[in-house]
Formats: sequence, structure tokens, C-alpha cells
Amino acid sequence: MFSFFKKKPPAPEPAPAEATPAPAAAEPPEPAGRNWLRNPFGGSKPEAAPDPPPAEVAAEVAAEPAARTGWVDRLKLGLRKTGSSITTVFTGTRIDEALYEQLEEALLMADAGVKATTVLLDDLRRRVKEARATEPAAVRGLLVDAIADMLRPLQKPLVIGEHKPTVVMVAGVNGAGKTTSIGKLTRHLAAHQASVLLAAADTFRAAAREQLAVWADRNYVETISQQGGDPAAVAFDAVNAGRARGKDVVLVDTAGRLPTQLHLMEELKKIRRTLVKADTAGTGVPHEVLLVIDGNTGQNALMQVKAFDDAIGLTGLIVTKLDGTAKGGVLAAIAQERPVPVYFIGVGEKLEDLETFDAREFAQALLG
Ligand SMILES: Nc1nc2c(ncn2[C@@H]2O[C@H](COP(=O)(O)OP(=O)(O)OP(=O)(O)O)[C@@H](O)[C@H]2O)c(=O)[nH]1
Repeated sequence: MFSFFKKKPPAPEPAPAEATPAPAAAEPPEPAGRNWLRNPFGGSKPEAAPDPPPAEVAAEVAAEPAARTGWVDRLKLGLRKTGSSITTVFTGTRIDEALYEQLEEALLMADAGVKATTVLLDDLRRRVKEARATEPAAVRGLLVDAIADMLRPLQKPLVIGEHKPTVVMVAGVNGAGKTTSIGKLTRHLAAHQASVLLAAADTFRAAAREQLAVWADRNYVETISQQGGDPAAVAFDAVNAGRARGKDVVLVDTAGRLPTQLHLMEELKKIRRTLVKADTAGTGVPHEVLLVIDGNTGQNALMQVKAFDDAIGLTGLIVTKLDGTAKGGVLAAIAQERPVPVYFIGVGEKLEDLETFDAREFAQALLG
């Protein structure tokens, strides 16, 4: 069993990992700077060894430039639009009601929502009192603490490997970044000796299947797809194929849909029910139900979380496009109103631009 965990990137990067997988009992070499999984097969590697990832993937990942270590900077840059109006509040000379009012406005503008904003400000007032702070600049540090504490319940690793295959269903509205995130996730799984089967359960849009096929090619993994027909059938076939082929992970990509498109939400529920039916061993398929949300959509993202959670029971979120949003505060609203764990955040369009979520780092990035 392995989990995606947060690890500070050591510097400098060590020599590229060998393409050959590590022996079963030993921990595989972990490419430096990656926040990905560790000890993919724990102490109990399955008898049938998974397909080793091609040398190209492991070598590419290991050879990634040190720029990767700067992802927090990129997040900071991305969230600057969100944070700039908040941080200007602390340039004054006094901690007074005007400061709290400006802060309230800035948090609402960042789409933190009324509830989270109220809780944050109450918490901040308490912290300011306790710390006997007198300078606005000190309030900024206390706000980082308050935001980090609020977001902490969202910080949870995605555990893969407890079941073989681990079945992960991925949903979201159109263009949220599902397929891109699946590609990124696949790459990192492959780079850590996990074999992946992709299921293109978007049977309507040929472009979606093609896009997934491109990601699959780039990651040297197989796909199950079908033109037309029933997406639930593709999902069913994928679980069976994943089992038969001894894959570690089956990732099921679904077509984008709005929560208001009730017939499409029914279709999503059907895909989920079908995955449950394919679970002949009763291991709890789908093991993970992820929603991909676009960080730019602010409060609307919260509505999506609620609607998809009600429909298919979410286990985690991937929040994309945090590399340029004025609405990063929405994570506070999610933490307050529907705390579904944030497994990953997307900070760019490139394959390596997917990171595990760390509440404190996010809070710090938010306030520059
Ligand atoms: N800047 C940035 N762009 C992203 C990120 N993730 C995805 N994108 C871009 O968002 C656009 C949509 O991504 P897709 O992966 O096609 O979205 P999708 O949810 O699969 O779309 P549908 O299949 O239409 O539902 C693409 O242009 C991606 O490159 C991110 O973290 N940052």
C-alpha cells in the first residue's frame, strides 16, 4: 500500500533513478523533489510484478529540472491575484475595525464565502488578542495560521495499492481539467512502478478519447475506450480488464457535465453503480471518487462539490488552475461547508504541474 504524501524537496536533485524497479521488499528510489508515492508495494508486493514503467518515464521524471522545486513559488505567483487585495490590508499602521472590514471584503472577493470569512475573522480577532499584536504586519502571520488551521482538514493523502486494482473514478464539469489531471496522475503512478489502465468513459466526444489516448501514449499505459455506447459499460469492462491484466490502478475518466444536467448526473450515478457491480471481490469499488474542480470558478466550485458529492459520494478533490486565480479563497469555503479532502492541486498545464495539497503552504502562498 502506498500513499501520496508531502515531502519537502531536498536539494540538490540526486542522480536519476534506475529504470529497473527496486526489489520487492526494498523501497524504490524516490525521485528527489517529488511529492508522490513512497514504497509503492509496501511489504507485500503482489506475486505478479506490475509492468515496470518504461525507462523513458522514469528517466524523464528523474531528470526533471530543479525548477520543479520552485512550484511553491509558482503557486504563490498564481495566487497573487487572490492574495494581493488581502495583503494590502496589512500595509496600514493600526489594527482597528477598518482593518477587519477591509479584510472581510478582501476575503469575500477571494471567494472564501460568508461563512468561512466570518469564522476566519472571529478566529483572527481571538489570535490578535492572545498574541497582543499591535502591528498590522503581525496580523498577517496570524491570518496565515488561521487559514492553515481551517484548511488542515482538507489535507489528506490519496492511498493507492490497498486493492488491486485500485479503481479511481474521476468526474467534473466540462473543461475543469479532468483529462489533464488524469494524465499527470498517470505519469507519476507509472514513474513509481504502478501499472495503470485508463478507461475513457466519455463515449460521446471522440476528442476526449483521443486526448486520453495521447496522455496514455505519453505515459506508456493502455486505455479501454469505445465509440458511442454506454459509458457505464466501458467502466465495467475496464475494471474487469484491470483485474485480468493485473493492473495496480484503473483510472476512469468520465465526460464533463454540469450538475444542472440531471440526465447526465443520472448517467454518472449509473457509472458508479456499474463499477460497484464489477466489484466481484467486494473490495469497495470504486475505491476513490474524485471531482476535478477549476480553482478559477470560486464559489461555483463549492456548488459543484456539493452537487457531485450528493450524487456520487466524493472521496477527494483535485483543484486545478491555481496558477492564476483570484479565487483561491474557495478552499476555505470548501473546508467550512463541504470538507472533501484535496488530494492534489494543479499549478500549470505541464505534466509535472500536479502537487499534493499542504494547508500551510497554501495559506502562506495565498498571503504572499
Ligand atoms: N493553467 C492551467 N491549466 C490547466 C490546468 N489543468 C488543466 N488545464 C487546462 O485546462 C484545459 C481543459 O483541460 P481538460 O483536461 O481538457 O479538461 P476536461 O475536464 O477533461 O474537459 P472535458 O473533457 O471537456 O470535460 C486545458 O487547456 C488544460 O491544459 C492547470 O492546473 N493549470
